[in-house]
Amino acid sequence: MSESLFEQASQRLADAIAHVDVSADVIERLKSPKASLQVSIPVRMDDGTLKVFQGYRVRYNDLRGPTKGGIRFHPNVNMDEVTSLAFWMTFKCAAVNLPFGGAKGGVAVDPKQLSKFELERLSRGYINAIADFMGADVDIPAPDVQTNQTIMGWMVDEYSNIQRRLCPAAITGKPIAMGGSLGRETATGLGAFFAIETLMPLLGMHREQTTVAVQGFGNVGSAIADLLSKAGYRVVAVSDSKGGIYALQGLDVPSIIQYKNSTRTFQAVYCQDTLCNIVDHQRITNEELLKLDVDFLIPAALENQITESNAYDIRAKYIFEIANGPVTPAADAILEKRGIVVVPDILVNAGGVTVSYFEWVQNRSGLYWTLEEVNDRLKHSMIAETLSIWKIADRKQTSMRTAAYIHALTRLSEAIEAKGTRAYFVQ
Ligand SMILES: NC(=O)C1=CN([C@@H]2O[C@H](COP(=O)(O)OP(=O)(O)OC[C@H]3O[C@@H](n4cnc5c(N)ncnc54)[C@H](O)[C@@H]3O)[C@@H](O)[C@H]2O)C=CC1
Ligand SMILES: O=C(O)CCC(=O)C(=O)O
Repeated sequence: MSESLFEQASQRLADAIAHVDVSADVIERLKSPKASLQVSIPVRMDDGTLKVFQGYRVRYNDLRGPTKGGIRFHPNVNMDEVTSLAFWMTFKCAAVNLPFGGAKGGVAVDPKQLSKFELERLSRGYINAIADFMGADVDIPAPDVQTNQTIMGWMVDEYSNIQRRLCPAAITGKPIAMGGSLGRETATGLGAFFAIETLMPLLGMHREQTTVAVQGFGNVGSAIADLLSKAGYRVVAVSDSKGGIYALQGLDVPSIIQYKNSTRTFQAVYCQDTLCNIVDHQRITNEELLKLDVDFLIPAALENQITESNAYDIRAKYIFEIANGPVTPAADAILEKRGIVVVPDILVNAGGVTVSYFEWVQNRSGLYWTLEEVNDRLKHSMIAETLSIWKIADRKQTSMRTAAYIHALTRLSEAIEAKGTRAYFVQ
């Protein structure tokens, strides 16, 4: 029987344990989620019928602070996936030193099949169902795959209605007009850009000579492709769920973004997949994109894209994981043997949750920052944590992934030990 996604995720912890002096109690504490909730969400459809959707929220661990993590709308969402994503959030928040634990949520739905009003009713219904499980000091949702500012706006409004007071700090990634932070929408891409730029001199790479392929052209994939191409990297391929495009001389990324935006039929809510309609470049499949001979491969779509079945075909020199969990542990082992360096998700994509933290701080203090302040703080944090993880990998002679887990585990262990034995009985 094949391993579940959560079994694969847990393997990362097992790999790191060998390198850190943590007590058996700490390991035991991190093996399973604190709480998992599955809810049925009844939604009145536009044609008058009633449909019930399955929703999930997992609070994995809150020993470093309230739990934090996005909400995903996708047909394949299930408890195993949400638990894995919540596990990764726990280690991500610790890896970049945010005072948060990890959580994740989702609804099994194809949002592109819903009208805008149906989507709003589903979003509000989800919050209604999990309202007792969340809150600014408890669990703070945010956007993830196929959710965005507009949806977070509906959700925070619903939560505030239930509480009968404004609760902006209960959800991040909101519209600016509702207390959202400047810079949150581009933060995941920008954080990844800072991590890459920090590593460039250490890897002996130069922007103009670096070719890049990006899988996934949503919020984060389009942002990183844009940032890298504007900085002089040669972005030669991008793709979305319908397929990709390739041009050896480099793609005109801003034009692709403009094209994609102008052809979205439902612009304010989510992107439609449109890359396949661009005809000026060679069309490739997603499988072909992953196997391109490039310097940097950036998976920015979904988990389990690079597995033992295609790891031998990967020709990129470095993989920067912006998606959560795009490389399986079995693929990791093959890539490592082949000398391909993987820079892990819990570092590379931490920019989003970092600016979510800034949004939560701004909501709680009532003092709002300029875009420059947000981006400067993000840059400072991404550079510092990237260098720390690089140094751990060098000192302990481990992969960057194991180093990131060692870094996070050390902080989690300190929090668990600091709480004393009560943590084992009352959490
Ligand atoms: N939105 C955020 O702030 C953060 C997102 N992430 C992760 O980044 C990844 C992407 O998230 P978003 O950009 O927010 O989602 P999104 O919904 O905006 O975009 C997802 C993109 O992936 C494409 N896609 C889906 N399946 C694909 C496939 N098999 N091959 C190629 N492309 C495919 C879609 O067409 C779309 O372009 C996810 O793994 C998410 O968990 C991580 C940290 C924060
Ligand atoms: O912004 C956040 O709180 C969470 C972002 C997220 O879901 C992720 O980093 O995977």
